Amino acid sequence: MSSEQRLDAARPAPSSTVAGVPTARVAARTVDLAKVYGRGEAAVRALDGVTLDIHAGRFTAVMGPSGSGKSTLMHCLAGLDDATSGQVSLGGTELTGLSDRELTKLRRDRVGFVFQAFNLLPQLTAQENITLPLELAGRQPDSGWLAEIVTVLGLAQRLRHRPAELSGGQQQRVAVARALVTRPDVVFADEPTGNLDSRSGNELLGFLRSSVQDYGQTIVMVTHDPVAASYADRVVLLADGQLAGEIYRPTPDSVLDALKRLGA
Ligand SMILES: Nc1ncnc2c1ncn2[C@@H]1O[C@H](COP(=O)(O)OP(=O)(O)OP(=O)(O)O)[C@@H](O)[C@H]1O
Repeated sequence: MSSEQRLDAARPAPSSTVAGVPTARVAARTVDLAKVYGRGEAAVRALDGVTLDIHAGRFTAVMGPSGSGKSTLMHCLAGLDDATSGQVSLGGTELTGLSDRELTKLRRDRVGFVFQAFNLLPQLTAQENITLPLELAGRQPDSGWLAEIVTVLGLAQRLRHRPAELSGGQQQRVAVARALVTRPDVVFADEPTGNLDSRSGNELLGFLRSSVQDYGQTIVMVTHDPVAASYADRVVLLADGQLAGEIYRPTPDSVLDALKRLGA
């Protein structure tokens, strides 16, 4: 079987179980994941035996003290970084062992990214930035879907503008539209509100939340902000590269308390 067939054949996601009762489908999974940077005395164990299910159609926030491994976990889940040991799967496809070419294709076709720094191409218009992932994949935009996300994100009147002609909040909404346009298995967001004022930040979190509620999008977001985390369905806590707890239906207060207990 070719590697591309392997990617497709593995698509149906497994289910998670609690005491044998099936719960949400699994969009991504790590099993005993470890990531060590460097060697010998300089080695840093950034992740140390993380076993975690990311539920499909849910909004998961990853939190923990600085250096606890949040970004490393996200990078391993998204196929941006490889595991030192253990397993990582996305939509049922085992990532460990895929070639760079296969990983690039998987990221392009099945993952969306939103970064703190927006990462838009300055010479392209908003519309061109949004459709770039489709262009790179040689896919035609689904015009109905494109129109819907552009409208929901309030970008319809801004499509011909270049990033420098947009506010920070508008630029980040373009980045969210770009992440959603391919209908990815998972959108990974790394501190997506880090460069926004609180009003634009809350607006953006509201859009992320509705993409989960209205379209069944799966989102994994790394954040330091308890208010941002309270938009999620579940907060996963990390400390020293290990799972340190989780909170379902988080509130800013419950998240803050948990972080205080971790010494964050
Ligand atoms: N490329 C790298 N080379 C060496 N060490 C690294 C590298 N990337 C991360 N680390 C180390 O791995 C550990 C986890 O880093 P990571 O960035 O995942 O933490 P984080 O929880 O996202 O931190 P922050 O909240 O400060 O962004 C830290 O000790 C960090 O210094």
